[in-house]
Amino acid sequence: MKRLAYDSPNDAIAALAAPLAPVDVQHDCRDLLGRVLACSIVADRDHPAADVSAMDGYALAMRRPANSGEIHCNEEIPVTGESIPGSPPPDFSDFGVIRIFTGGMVPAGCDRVIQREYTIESPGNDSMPLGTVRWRAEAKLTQPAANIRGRGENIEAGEEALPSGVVVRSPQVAAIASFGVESASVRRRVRVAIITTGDELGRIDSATNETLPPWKIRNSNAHALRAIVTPRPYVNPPTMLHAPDEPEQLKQVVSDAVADHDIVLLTGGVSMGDHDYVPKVVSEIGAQTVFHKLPLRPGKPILGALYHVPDSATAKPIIGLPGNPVSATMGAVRFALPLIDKLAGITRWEPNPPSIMLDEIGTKTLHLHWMRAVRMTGPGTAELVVGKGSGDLVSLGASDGFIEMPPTAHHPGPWPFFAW
Ligand SMILES: Nc1nc2c(c(=O)[nH]1)N[C@H]1C(S)=C(S)[C@@H](COP(=O)(O)OP(=O)(O)OC[C@H]3O[C@@H](n4cnc5c(N)ncnc54)[C@H](O)[C@@H]3O)O[C@H]1N2
Ligand code: MOO
Repeated sequence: MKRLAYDSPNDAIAALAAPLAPVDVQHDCRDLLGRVLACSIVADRDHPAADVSAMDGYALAMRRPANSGEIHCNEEIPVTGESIPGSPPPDFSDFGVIRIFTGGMVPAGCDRVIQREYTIESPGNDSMPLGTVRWRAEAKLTQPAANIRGRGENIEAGEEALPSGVVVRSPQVAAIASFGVESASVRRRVRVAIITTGDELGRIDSATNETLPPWKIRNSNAHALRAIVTPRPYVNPPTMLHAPDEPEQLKQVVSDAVADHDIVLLTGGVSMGDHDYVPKVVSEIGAQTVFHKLPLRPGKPILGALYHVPDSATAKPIIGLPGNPVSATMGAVRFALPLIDKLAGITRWEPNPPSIMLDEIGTKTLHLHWMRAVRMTGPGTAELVVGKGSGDLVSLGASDGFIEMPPTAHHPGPWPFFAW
C-alpha cells in the first residue's frame, strides 16, 4: 500500500502551519473585543493602586497601646474614622480603629482588617459619633495583613498585563479597561473563502421550500462550514463560493479565492471520481500539495496544500475537505480552525482539546485515526453517537462533538474531544 505523507492529523496540521505567518497588524483599533492583540498591554498604574480592604470591617494596628499585641474581646474600642471606597483614607489614630468598606484604602499604620461579623458594634453618641466595637472570639485568629489587598500585588506599573497574541474576551477587556487603554494594535481579521463543488448541489441560499429532483441535494456543507468559522470573532464573515464540476471554472474560482483570502476551504471533488478535479486544479494554480489522503476516517481523501504568494513570504493554506457532510465538518474543525488561529496571530493556536472518557467502547477497531461523533453524558464522559457513515448528517446533529482515537485503539479513553 502506498505510504501516506503523514501518519497523524497533528503532523499534517503542523506541516501546513509551519510556513504560516500572522496576518497584518491594524494600529489604533478601539473596538478590541474579539480581536487578537498584536502588542502587549502594559499596566499604567499599580493594581491595586493602594492597599485596600478585601472585606467590610475594621482596620487596626495590633501594636496599638490598647491591644498590646493581642485582641482583647471585652474592650470597647472607639471607631475614629471611616474609609469609604472612592475617598482618601482618614488618619489612623493608635487609640481606635477605622471602619472600612470593601475596596476602601487601608490607612497608613494599619496592619490588618477584621471583618464586621467578628465584631459587636455599638452605635455612636455625642462623645464617640462613629460608635465603638468589641471583638468576638473569631477576631483573635486574624493574622497580620489579613483582608488587605496589597498595593501592586496583582501587577506593578510598567509590567505587562496582557501579552500579544491573545484573543480579547471578557477577562482581557477587564484588564484593558482597568489600565486605561483606549486603543491598541491588533491583527486584521482573517479572510476565509469557502468553496463548495459539485453539480449535484442546489444554490447556497436556495429557498427552503425549493423542490429538488432526487439527483440534486441542498448545499448543507456551505452552511455547516460557515457555522464553524463564523463564531470566531477574529475572522471576517467567510466568502461563500460555489464551482461546478468543470475544471476551468473551478480553477478560476479557486485562483480568485486564493488571491483575495488568507485561507481557502473546499468541499467535495477530492477523491477518485472522474469529476473530482480539486487535486489537479490546486496544483495547476501553483499551490504545493503537502498531503493528499491521510490515515483518517472519516475524511481519508482530505487534501492540504500551500499557496506561496510569489515574491513574498506569505503562504496560504488550501484545504480540500471531502464532500461527505461528516468528513467536511469534522475536517474543518480538526484542520481548518487551528490554521485560522495561527493566521489570526494567536500564540496558542495549536489544538489542545480537553479529554473525555467513553461510557462504552463498542467492539470495532480501525487501523486509522478515527474521528467519532459523541454526545456528552456527564462531566468528562460521553457516549458514541451511532451513525450510518460519513453521509449521515442526521446522526451528526445528535452529537456534541467528536473524539479522535489513534489506530487500533480499543479502550474507553481518555480521548481528545473536539466540541462543535
Ligand atoms: N474509489 C474511491 N471512491 C471513494 C473513495 C476512495 O478512496 N476511492 N473515498 C470515499 C471517501 S472516504 C469520501 S469521504 C468521498 C469523498 O469524495 P469527494 O471529496 O470527492 O466528494 P464528492 O464525491 O464530491 O462528494 C461526496 C458526497 O458528499 C456530498 N456532498 C458534496 N458536497 C456537498 C455539499 N456541499 N453539501 C452536502 N453534501 C455534499 C456528495 O453529494 C456526495 O454524496 O469519496 C469516497 N469515494
Ligand atoms: O472519508 Mo469518507 O468521509 O470516510 O467517507
